[in-house]
Amino acid sequence: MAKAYDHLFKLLLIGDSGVGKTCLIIRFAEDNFNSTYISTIGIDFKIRTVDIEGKKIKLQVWDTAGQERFKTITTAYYRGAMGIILVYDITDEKSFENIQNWMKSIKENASAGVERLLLGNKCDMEARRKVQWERADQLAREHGIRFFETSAKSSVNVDEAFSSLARDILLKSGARRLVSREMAAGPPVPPCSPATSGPPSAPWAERRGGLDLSPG
Ligand SMILES: Nc1nc2c(ncn2[C@@H]2O[C@H](COP(=O)(O)OP(=O)(O)OP(=O)(O)O)[C@@H](O)[C@H]2O)c(=O)[nH]1
Repeated sequence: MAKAYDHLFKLLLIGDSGVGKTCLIIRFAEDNFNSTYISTIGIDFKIRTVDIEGKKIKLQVWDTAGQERFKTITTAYYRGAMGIILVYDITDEKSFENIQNWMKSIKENASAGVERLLLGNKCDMEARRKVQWERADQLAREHGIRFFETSAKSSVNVDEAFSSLARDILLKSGARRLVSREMAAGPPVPPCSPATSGPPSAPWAERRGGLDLSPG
């Protein structure tokens, strides 16, 4: 039977409570939106497979609770993520200011080299905008990451954001594999020498054959 996907990427959404993390994931995975607000308890995930550069990429998207009281549980999941999406609400200044703290949290808890993406959600609410596009664009540039304004409600830039992150991870993992292959080739090994285990895999190396629901 043909394999259902070529790569499995684990993504994680973080950001203040109420910025729309759950809604973004539901829009992406189920193309749906619900305006009833039910705050996430701890952690949850959804799956969608997308086609990128001719490859089938299965995205396991983890939703974290923005509330401080769940921090210990949610930060345990950072380490296993290959991509982290930082979300703020364009109508909520504080949620944008807190992006710096979420960045710090990534530095402290995630794997080095994890791909990051900044999203300013609720861009359908232009009349209530508090955070100008240029400010967020500047912040993203300072951190060397991509930035999109999105609306989970009006379905603006949601697919584009997830796909761009998946593409960046795919390109990076391709480059990494190329380098590892060159390193593995290394100096010539005398015949009959014991086999070596080769270079260690990345901390977030994909695991095939079913879901791995552990934090890392
Ligand atoms: N207008 C508008 N409202 C949105 C959008 N995305 C989410 N919301 C609303 O914002 C509220 C919070 O959305 P959630 O997705 O639950 O927020 P969250 O970031 O997951 O919150 P926590 O689970 O507490 O961390 C809900 O009432 C949503 O309907 C959007 O793009 N536009």
